[in-house]
Amino acid sequence: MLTIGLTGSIGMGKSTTADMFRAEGVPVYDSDRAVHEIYSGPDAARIEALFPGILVDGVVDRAALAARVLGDAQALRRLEAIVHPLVLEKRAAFVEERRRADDALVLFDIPLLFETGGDADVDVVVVVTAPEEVQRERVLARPGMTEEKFAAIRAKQTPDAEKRRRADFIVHTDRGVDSAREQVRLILRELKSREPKAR
Ligand SMILES: CC(C)(COP(=O)(O)OP(=O)(O)OC[C@H]1O[C@@H](n2cnc3c(N)ncnc32)[C@H](O)[C@@H]1O)[C@@H](O)C(=O)NCCC(=O)NCCS
Ligand SMILES: Nc1ncnc2c1ncn2[C@@H]1O[C@H](COP(=O)(O)OP(=O)(O)OP(=O)(O)O)[C@@H](O)[C@H]1O
Repeated sequence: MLTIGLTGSIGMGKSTTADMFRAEGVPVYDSDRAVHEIYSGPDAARIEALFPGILVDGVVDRAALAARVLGDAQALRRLEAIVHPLVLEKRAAFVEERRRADDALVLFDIPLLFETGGDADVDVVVVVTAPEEVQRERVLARPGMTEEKFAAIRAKQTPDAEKRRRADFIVHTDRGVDSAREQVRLILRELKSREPKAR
């Protein structure tokens, strides 16, 4: 089974591009969704133990959590020490399930692929990218986003230029959805032609 790691900095178009792979029939593991499940499931109590008052109706309040961790490197590390192993556990379960289904190709959508060393665990790395002004415009258009929050997140991420350097494939998302879809199809065509060797 060939594993693709899809990554990219905040607002570069990861989720949109992952949906395109999904539409082409590739099973996708979505690590952001895994985090959402963790924050609303039984392990949310562990986040509450670390940040008392963070639960609202049993679910982690993400805006409050962001305010607690984005300016506090130690707090973020403590949070990641709980969240990342749980995300990996969920991913292992997904891989097991897809192996049993005998899938040839799967994709992991992981914002922090390089930051967590996850690139070593995948066969192929796809990086989504767009010019900085496009990224900024997209991110600042989101409700609740501020210049400060954007800057704090960017500071914690591997720079886009480095991600592109380390990529096997790049998807440019500033040329519209049809272009991105075409890039995704070309990548899949190339990978499917390699597939027998990779198994
Ligand atoms: C900080 C939190 C509360 C902000 O939540 P919010 O809903 O506002 O944003 P969201 O989760 O959609 O993240 C937006 C983007 O921020 C970036 N980001 C998120 N967590 C991190 C992190 N630990 N380090 C660097 N960048 C991050 C990613 O590019 C992500 O796509 C949330 O991201 C979080 O709990 N992060 C810690 C868990 C984690 O590391 N998640 C990353 C995927 S495993
Ligand atoms: N190929 C594309 N063409 C035009 N717009 C795009 C394209 N890909 C993404 N976008 C737009 O860019 C914005 C961010 O996309 P998306 O939510 O997929 O990014 P993301 O990388 O998953 O973000 P985050 O890391 O913050 O979760 C969205 O408004 C989306 O519509």
